[in-house]
Order: sequence, then structure tokens, then C-alpha cells
Amino acid sequence: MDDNVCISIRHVSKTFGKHQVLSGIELEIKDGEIFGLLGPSGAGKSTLVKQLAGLDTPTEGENFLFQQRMPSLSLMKRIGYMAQADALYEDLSAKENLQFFSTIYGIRGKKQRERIREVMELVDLSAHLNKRVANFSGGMKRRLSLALSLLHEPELLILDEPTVGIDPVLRRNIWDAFYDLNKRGTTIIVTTHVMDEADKCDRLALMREGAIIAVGTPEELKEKSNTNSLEEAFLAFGGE
Ligand SMILES: Nc1ncnc2c1ncn2[C@@H]1O[C@H](COP(=O)(O)OP(=O)(O)OP(=O)(O)O)[C@@H](O)[C@H]1O
Repeated sequence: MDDNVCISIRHVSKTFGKHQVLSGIELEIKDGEIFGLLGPSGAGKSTLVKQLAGLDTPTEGENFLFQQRMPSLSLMKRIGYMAQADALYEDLSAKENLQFFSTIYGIRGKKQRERIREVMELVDLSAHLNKRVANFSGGMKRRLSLALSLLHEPELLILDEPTVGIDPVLRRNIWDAFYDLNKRGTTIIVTTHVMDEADKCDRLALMREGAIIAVGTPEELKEKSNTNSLEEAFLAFGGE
């Protein structure tokens, strides 16, 4: 395996009862990439990234992160995961949420105060540090979730539809934060069903009904399918 491979998904399938949700997924994601999984609702994107985050296992096949087999407790501290639903304590302030998760990661004292300041700046929420999360808007909650996933400075960030329900201006801000992190060396895997967001990724896998139907840079995918947009490319590759 190449040294610069961050994620290697090897013949991964998943069934829930009789329902096959992933079938024979083969994929390699390199260090330093922003890699997108694009597909309609139900394509299996969340199921796949949950496995990469160590929260679920394949029925068949294996996932390797940093050349080690998942799930692995020791790998968890190298990964930041932002789930589709925000897992926040609504009755606590943003700061209290950040302090709680920092403690879980073993970040304390001065380092904790520094990290809280840095991640809140990154997601542009510094002015709301002491506000109760129950009073946050949907977009603010998403950004706080992102801040929480960044506290321990993960090498790999796994984002499940990070900008759902966020207006276009904020979406841009959040993507600026992703680019910023990526420039500093963080590998990012992001699921989306939004085409303009997919266009921002270095490479993409197009998913449909639990299978990958094409992989490449947005430009390659358009060229290969002889189309002008990812939406058309997706249809040309057999998506719907
Ligand atoms: N724990 C589970 N038990 C049974 N079926 C499940 C489970 N988790 C996911 N599924 C099914 O697997 C399929 C794929 O779901 P998944 O959430 O991975 O899709 P997705 O591409 O992420 O879609 P979305 O964007 O809507 O989240 C769906 O049909 C879903 O109902």
C-alpha cells in the first residue's frame, strides 16, 4: 500500500437484515485530499462514513485508516467526526460543551482554553461562547458541532453532510474553514448531495444504491461523461 494512502476501503459490503446498503465498495483516499461522497438520500454515504469513524463495521470487507484496520480505539484520537445530527448538550453553553468534550479528549488547562478559542474563531462563533446552545440557530449548531470535531486537532476529518440547512453565505464560510484546515494538512472526507459542494472537492466518488459508479476529480468526471456539470455527469454515469 502507498504510504500516502489515508483511507483504504477494501471490498466493503453492509447489510441490515435482508437490505443490502453497501455492495463491494473499493476506494482509496490519499493524505491531504478533500474527498467527496456524492449521492442521493439512501445511497449509503452515512453508512460508509460511520464505518470510517469507527462507529459501525462492514458485513464483508475491511476498512484501513493510516494503514491500520478499523475499528481501532487508538485511531479514534486521530479522527474528527461530525455526524448528520448534532450531538450537543442544549442546556449547556457552547463553552461548557467544548469544555466537556475537551476533557474527554484529555485536553486540559491552558491548552484547553487555547483550543476552545481557536476552534470557535475558525467557525466564527467567538461572540457566542457563553450562550446556551438551546438558543442557537440550526446553522450555529452545525458550526459548533464542527468546532467540537476539531478540538483534538485530528489528522482526518469525517463530515456527514456538514452544511445541510445552512444558508449559502454561511456555507461558504464553513468551506473556507475546511480549506484552511486542509491547507494545514488535514485530510477531509465529506458526504453531500449538493452538486456545487461536490465541485469544491479534490476528488469525488459518485454513489448510487450502495455502490460507487464513478471516481475522479470533478473535471475528470465531467470530461469522461462528456458533460458540463456534475449533475449531468451523475446522470450519465447511471445515477438518478
Ligand atoms: N441501522 C440501520 N438499520 C437498518 N437500515 C439502515 C440502518 N442505517 C441505514 N439504513 C438504511 O441504509 C440505507 C442507506 O442509508 P444512509 O443513511 O447510509 O444513506 P445516505 O446516502 O447517507 O442518505 P442520507 O443523505 O439521507 O443520509 C437507507 O435505506 C437506510 O434506511
